[in-house]
Amino acid sequence: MIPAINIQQVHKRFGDLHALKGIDLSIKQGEFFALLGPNGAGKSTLINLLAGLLRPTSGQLQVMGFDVNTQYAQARQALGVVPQELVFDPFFNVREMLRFQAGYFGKGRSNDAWVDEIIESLGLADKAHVNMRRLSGGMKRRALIGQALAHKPPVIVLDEPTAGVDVELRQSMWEFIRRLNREGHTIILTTHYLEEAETLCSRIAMMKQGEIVALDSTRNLLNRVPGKRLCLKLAAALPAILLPLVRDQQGDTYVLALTEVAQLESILAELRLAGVAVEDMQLIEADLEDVFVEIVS
Ligand SMILES: Nc1ncnc2c1ncn2[C@@H]1O[C@H](COP(=O)(O)OP(=O)(O)OP(=O)(O)O)[C@@H](O)[C@H]1O
Repeated sequence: MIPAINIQQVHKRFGDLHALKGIDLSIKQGEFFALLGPNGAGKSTLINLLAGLLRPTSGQLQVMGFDVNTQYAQARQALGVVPQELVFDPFFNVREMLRFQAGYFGKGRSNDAWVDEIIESLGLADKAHVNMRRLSGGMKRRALIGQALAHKPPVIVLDEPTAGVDVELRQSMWEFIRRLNREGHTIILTTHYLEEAETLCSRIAMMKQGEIVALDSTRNLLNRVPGKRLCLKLAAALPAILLPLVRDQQGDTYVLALTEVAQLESILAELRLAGVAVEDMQLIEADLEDVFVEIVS
């Protein structure tokens, strides 16, 4: 099966800035994929290249087998992008905007049922006839998610779709996106909410300074950081013998990395020996945030 996305040796320069440094990435049809990285890593640049909004300095990008530069119309037809910025046409109401967008991709009246479904699923029913200009920020974002889906593209890219979105919509939005994924749509997500990537995505690429620094299944990435985290609030300084375990410290609160739960006993024994009282204690599973910090920082 042709990959949903195929990126080969893509470089992008903005003047002296080498924003993407030889990206290779293949995403299978039906994947729920996360693209993670700190601010400025190059995620949006890569997405803009996929959408044909920027041209690569060198290298190739294909969407569903169509080359983004030489077969732009077909590649663009296969892709729905939810942009990070709230850009919209101020003259349409929500329903008109969605129908217009679908029409732009050659979809006629037969697509109207799908437009209605989007409106319903994204909780926009009572805003369908409201002008885009008059929507709140969160509502605009819902409408822009709808806009990306209006022509029912097989590949959907969401560039930080939940920024500024309340918890209720986040849940209903993910429910809808999950359903589209179950129905075979490929989903590519960038987010700064790592727990979203951890629960939703089966594979993750982590980017840093224009390069992919980790590419693996979510499970394998989580296994890279062994064990658990022990969060301790102490009445005095941590004994020196335990310092190698410290992953984070804020004042008198320390986060220690444990490879196995059995270590807990020896840590508590060391604290007792040093006469350091424990004021609070919490044992937490290592999560994607720990992996991210380990790999990206
Ligand atoms: N049009 C442009 N002209 C010049 N530099 C640019 C342009 N677009 C992006 N850059 C630079 O390229 C680098 C990558 O930016 P990009 O927006 O792709 O990062 P990002 O990973 O999406 O970050 P964020 O998480 O903040 O959205 C940054 O240093 C940015 O300043």
